Amino acid sequence: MRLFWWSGAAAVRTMVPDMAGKVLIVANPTSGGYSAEFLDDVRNRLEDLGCKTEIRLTRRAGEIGDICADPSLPVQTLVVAGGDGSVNEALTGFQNHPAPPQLGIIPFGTANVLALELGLPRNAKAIAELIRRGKTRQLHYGLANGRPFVLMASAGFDAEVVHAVPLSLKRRLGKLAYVITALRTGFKRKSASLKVILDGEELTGKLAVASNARHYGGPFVICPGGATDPGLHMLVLERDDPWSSFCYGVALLMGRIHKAKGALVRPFKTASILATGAVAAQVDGDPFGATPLEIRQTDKTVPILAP
Ligand SMILES: Nc1ncnc2c1ncn2[C@@H]1O[C@H](COP(=O)(O)OP(=O)(O)OP(=O)(O)O)[C@@H](O)[C@H]1O
Repeated sequence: MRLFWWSGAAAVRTMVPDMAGKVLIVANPTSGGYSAEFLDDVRNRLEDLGCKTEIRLTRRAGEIGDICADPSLPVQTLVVAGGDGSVNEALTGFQNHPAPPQLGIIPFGTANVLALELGLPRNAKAIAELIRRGKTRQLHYGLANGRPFVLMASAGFDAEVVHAVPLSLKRRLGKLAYVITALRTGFKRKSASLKVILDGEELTGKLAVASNARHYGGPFVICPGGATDPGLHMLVLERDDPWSSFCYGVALLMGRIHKAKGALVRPFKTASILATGAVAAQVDGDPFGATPLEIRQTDKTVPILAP
């Protein structure tokens, strides 16, 4: 298999000066479900379809962002092979790019909710054809303390679970690791109240999820709209004791979270999530420090390859 090790954004200019119009696959080999054979299969199919394709493996967190932030990145199509956290890194990098290349996704990752949201194919043949076809939609995103999120930014119990889930358990059990960690932490945690200010209106709750996508945590619909539609929605849950969390979980599985008692879903443009102490926060399924969170919609979009 032909693989290229990547060593920083500056190296793009010196190593591959003539990549315009070509496909660069940046792969996170630590993402859940990563398969070198699968990547090679996609690359071979792309080459068969006439696309000059290069694969680069990241060696550290942050590298995808560095590559995508390079304004002279000489590619027309950049494909992230990884999960939602890897795609988030690409968007973070593109923030500083005057004209980002079109973004593709080879869905690895533990959950990959964005792939589900966009209806992306999972087999190598269909992925290669999608990249070759070059049909794009505009991917919208929100900003949490200046950091882009394409799925959600949240504070409260779900973020605590994201912070607490051990990587080894995540790799071994996938999504089940989150359920086990939620059960482990749910009974012993100390609940904290949040003040959520939505376009000037003050609300209180225990968990607040600012969502850019329709789906949350898997194929579970949390709000209308979607990642390729403009606009954000806020879900605020009034309670987070174990029984209430269980009930909200069931409501989520049934696609009825917006109707659950003590739950509110509302569109917004700007929001603050505040707490007296520091409450754990997360962005697109990765830990993101703690409150306060300042969240806002942005008009910027990134062209994303989608069916
Ligand atoms: N070579 C690397 N070594 C360690 N971490 C990396 C490397 N490359 C990328 N990362 C980081 O790994 C994090 C998680 O990766 P990713 O989201 O692709 O997989 P995942 O966590 O299994 O999937 P998901 O987010 O869909 O649950 C990303 O936020 C990224 O910053």
